[in-house]
Amino acid sequence: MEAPTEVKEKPMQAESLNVLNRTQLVIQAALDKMGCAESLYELLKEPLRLLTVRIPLKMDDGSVKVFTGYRAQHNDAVGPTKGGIRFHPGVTEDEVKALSMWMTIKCGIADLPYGGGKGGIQCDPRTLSFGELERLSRGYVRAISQLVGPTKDIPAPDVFTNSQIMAWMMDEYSRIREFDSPGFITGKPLVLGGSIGRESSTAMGVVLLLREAAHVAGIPIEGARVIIQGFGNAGSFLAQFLHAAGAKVVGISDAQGALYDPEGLDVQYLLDRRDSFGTVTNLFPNAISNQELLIQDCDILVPAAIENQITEDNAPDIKAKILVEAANGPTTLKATEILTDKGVLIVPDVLASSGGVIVSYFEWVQNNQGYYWNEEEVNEKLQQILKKSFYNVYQLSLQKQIDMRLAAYIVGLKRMVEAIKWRGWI
Ligand SMILES: NC(=O)C1=CN([C@@H]2O[C@H](COP(=O)(O)OP(=O)(O)OC[C@H]3O[C@@H](n4cnc5c(N)ncnc54)[C@H](O)[C@@H]3O)[C@@H](O)[C@H]2O)C=CC1
Ligand SMILES: O=C(O)CCC(=O)C(=O)O
Repeated sequence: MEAPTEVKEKPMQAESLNVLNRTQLVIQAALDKMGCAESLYELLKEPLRLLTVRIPLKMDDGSVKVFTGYRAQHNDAVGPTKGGIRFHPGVTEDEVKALSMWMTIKCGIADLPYGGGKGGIQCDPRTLSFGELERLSRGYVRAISQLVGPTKDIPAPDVFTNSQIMAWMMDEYSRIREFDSPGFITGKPLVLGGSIGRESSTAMGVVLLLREAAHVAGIPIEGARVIIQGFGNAGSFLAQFLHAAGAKVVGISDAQGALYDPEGLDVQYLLDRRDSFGTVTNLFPNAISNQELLIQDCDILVPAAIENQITEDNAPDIKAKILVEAANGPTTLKATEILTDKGVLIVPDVLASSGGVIVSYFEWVQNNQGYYWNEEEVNEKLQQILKKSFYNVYQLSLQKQIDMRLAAYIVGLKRMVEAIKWRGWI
C-alpha cells in the first residue's frame, strides 16, 4: 500500500499522543471517582475482543493488494456492541481500541442499550476506484462476519465511509446469512432501511448540544464566529446548520488545508464544490494549514476531523470560548487541562458526537420493528436525549468540580459498571 499522504511524521512531543493510553487514564480516573474496584479497570482498560483481519483486494489492473482491518468490541455487558467503520491510512490497532472505548462512554451517556465497538481498514479510499471500494467493503464483511450481527455488534459509518459502503456491507452480510438483515448495520440509504435524519445526525447533535453550551456560557449562537475543522459528513452538515442558525462560519478545513475569513465564508459555495471525501480547500490558492486555522480568532471551535489536533503545543493559543468536539479524540489531556484552566467550556467528544449513534440506535429500533418514523419524531427524540445528556454531564462537572471530560466518563460508565455487577462478572 502507498504511504499515506496527509499523515506526516510528527516531531517528538512532551505529551503522549497515544489515544489508547490516554483513554485508559480517564477511565481509571472515572472509576476511581466512582469508588470502583481495581478489577473493573482491569476489565475495561482494553476491549473484550479484537479481531485483526487481512483482506486481499483484486485491483482493477489485475494485481492484488492486501489490507489490514480491525473490529474491536469493548464490552457487551449492557447489550450488543455498536460503532462505526473507518477507512483511513492512519487506522491502527490502538486507535480502533480507543474508538471502541469511546463508543461505550457515548452509548452510556445517552443511555442506549449498547456497549462500544469500532472497526477500521488501514487504507486510503481516495486512491481506490468505485469497484475496488466495493470489493474491499465486501471483503471486510466476509472477514468479520462471525463476530458481528444485529444482536451482537452493529457497525455504522465513520471517517471516509458512507451510506453506499453501508449498503454494500449490508448486502454482503445478508448473502452470507441467507436472509435480509437491515439491522446488521446502520447509516444505510433510506430505501434499504436507513433512518430519516441519520446522515445529518452527528451535526444535528452538535448543534443541539452547542445551543445548550452557548446558553450556559452566555454566548448567543446568532452572530457567533465559528471555526469547523473537517468538511466531511459531520463538518459540512454542521456548517450548513450553523449558517442557517445565524452563526458566522469564519473557518473550515479538510485534509489538504484550511480557509479562514473573519467576515464569514460562503458556506453554500463551498458545499457545492467539495468532493465526496469532504475536500474543497485545494481549489483555493489562499488556503492556510489546519494548525494555523485552529488558533484563529473565533467564539466557537468545532474539530470535526481526526484525533490529536489540539495539543499542549497549540492549546495556549486557541481563542475560542467554547470547544465542541464533533470528532473523536481531537484534544489531548494536557490540552484539555490548559483549555479548562483558561475557562474554555469543553463539550467532550463522547458527548458532542453522540448524535450519530443515537440516530443509529433509532435506525436499528425501526429495522427491528419494521415501522419507520418521520423526521419530526426522530429530531424530537434526539433532542430529548441530548438535552438530558448535556445537563447530566455539566451538572456533575460543577458538583464535583471536575472537567467536562472526566464528568462525561463518569456518567458514561455508570450503566456499564452496574450491568457488569448484575451479571456477576466482578
Ligand atoms: N460520521 C459519523 O456518523 C460520525 C463521525 N464522528 C467523527 O467525526 C469526525 C469526522 O467524521 P466524518 O465527518 O464522518 O468523516 P468524513 O470522512 O465524512 O470527513 C472527514 C473530514 O476530515 C478531513 N480530514 C481527514 N483527514 C484529515 C487530516 N489529517 N487533517 C485534517 N482534516 C482531515 C477530510 O478531508 C474530511 O473533510 C471523525 O472523528 C469521526 O470519528 C463521530 C460520530 C459519528
Ligand atoms: O452510528 C454509530 O453506530 C456509530 C457512530 C460512530 O462511529 C461514532 O459515534 O464514533
